[in-house]
Amino acid sequence: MNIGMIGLGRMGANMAQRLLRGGHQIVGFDPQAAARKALEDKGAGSAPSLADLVAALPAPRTLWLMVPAGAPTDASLDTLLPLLGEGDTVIDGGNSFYKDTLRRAQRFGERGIAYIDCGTSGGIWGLDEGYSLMIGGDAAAVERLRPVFETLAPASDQGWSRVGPVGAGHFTKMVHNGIEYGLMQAYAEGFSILKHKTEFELDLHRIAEVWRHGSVVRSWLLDLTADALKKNPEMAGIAPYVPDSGEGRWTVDEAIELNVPTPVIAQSLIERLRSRDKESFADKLLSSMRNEFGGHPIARE
Ligand SMILES: O=C(O)[C@H](O)[C@@H](O)[C@H](O)[C@H](O)COP(=O)(O)O
Repeated sequence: MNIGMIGLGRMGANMAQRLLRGGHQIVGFDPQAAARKALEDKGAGSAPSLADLVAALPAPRTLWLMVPAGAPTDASLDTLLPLLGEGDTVIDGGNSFYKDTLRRAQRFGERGIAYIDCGTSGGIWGLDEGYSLMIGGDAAAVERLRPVFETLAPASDQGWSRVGPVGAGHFTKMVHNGIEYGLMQAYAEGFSILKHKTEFELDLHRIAEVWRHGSVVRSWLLDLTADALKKNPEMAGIAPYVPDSGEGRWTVDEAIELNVPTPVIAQSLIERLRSRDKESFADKLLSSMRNEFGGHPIARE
């Protein structure tokens, strides 16, 4: 199929490349000339603007966005909307909030443009291993894109599905990432306990390898944890600061809205926030309160 790929960062460039390998025709757009050139070197076409990209595609056009969630996605869509027409399809493969997706789908739907949300997991490994695709949107529009999804998904062809109407893809990806937060936190805490049992001189990488083979807690995240422990057993040079891109907090917000108790996911999000608070005012105040009511000593800086 002919696909216009918008956003040629780590994800978009690799997905374009996987589609090329699968025999699709790709034209890419990215504001960075170097990113466009890198894709051209792989055998794709490129366009210096969204208008040129749209003009380069045969109608009905298929445009795949891999742009950071939020304002950058809205900016791309605002530019695209007047350039597209009835029968065209837009797929947002980024980590957009599903309520933004519902709003955007409405706008595009009013112009007869199919809007599909595709939660995309797999990170930098997806190029060779394939991506897990959680797709929302009109069933016929999704079916038309079957060859694209089959190419992007792992060879097993089990890694993609239309999970529901528009919005359902990003909603599913949001929950996937909430689970990711909880799993990551559990591994990190477990290895931290092992690390603190200094008298046993435990080799954390070795233990990760043992767990990877046959244990109940084996997983791809554990495979990656083992790699990280092998490369840098002491986590030297790494600041204890964990960013987040929004999916975890949206999961928790949604759980609250639905009255679903999610203590593990919620706490793993809070731990990320805590990792950034090196000068915790709350902890200083706690220590002061203990001193006020009990005369307990305060540890001074
Ligand atoms: O499934 C995936 O491939 C990942 O989840 C991917 O989407 C990305 O690495 C996270 O969005 C990072 O999320 P945080 O920045 O919130 O940790």
